[in-house]
Amino acid sequence: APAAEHAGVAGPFRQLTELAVQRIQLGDLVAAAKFGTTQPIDDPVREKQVLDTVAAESVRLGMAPEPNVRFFRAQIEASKVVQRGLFSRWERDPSQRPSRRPDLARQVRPRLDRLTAQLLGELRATLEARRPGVVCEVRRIQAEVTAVFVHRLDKLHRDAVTVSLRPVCAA
Ligand SMILES: C=C(O[C@@H]1C=C(C(=O)O)C=C[C@H]1O)C(=O)O
Repeated sequence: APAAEHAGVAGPFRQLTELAVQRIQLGDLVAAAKFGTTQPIDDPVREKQVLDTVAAESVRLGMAPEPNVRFFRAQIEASKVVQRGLFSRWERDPSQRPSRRPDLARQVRPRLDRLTAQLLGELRATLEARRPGVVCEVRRIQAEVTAVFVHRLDKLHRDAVTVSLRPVCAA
C-alpha cells in the first residue's frame, strides 16, 4: 500500500487488512475451481477443519480461541460472498467465465492455509489495538477505506471486505 504508507494513514490494521484482502481475492480462484463442477460453494467439512486449526493454533500461540474463531467465521463468509457473486455473474454473462479451472485441493487450499497462519500472527500482533472501542472502530474503517482504494475493489469485493473486517475490534 505505497500511497497509504506515504500518507501515514494506514494505521495498525494495514497488514491484517492486506491479508484479509488477499484471502478475499483467493475467493476468485476458489470460485473458478468450483464453477461448472459438482463442488458446492458451502463445504462444512472443510470449514470445520479451518476453524479447528484456528482454535488449536490460537491456544498454541497463547491466545483465546473464541475471538479468533469468530474472526475466521467472518473470513469464510467473506469468501462465500465472493464465490456466490462470481457464480451469478458468470451464469449471467458466459463471456466473463474463467478460462482455467485451478485445482482446489492442490493449488488453492494450501494458499488459504498459509494465509490462516499469517492472519493468526497478525491477530496476535494487533491484540492491544483491537480492544473494543471507538478508537479501534475508527481505525478499522480507515483500514477498510484504504484497502478498497489501494486495490481498486469492485462492489462485490468491497462488500466482502466489509464482512471480513467486521469482527476486528473484538480481541
Ligand atoms: C474457500 C472455500 O469455500 C468455502 C469457504 C471456506 C473458507 O473460506 O475457508 C471453506 C469452505 C467453503 O465453505 C473452500 O471450499 O475451500
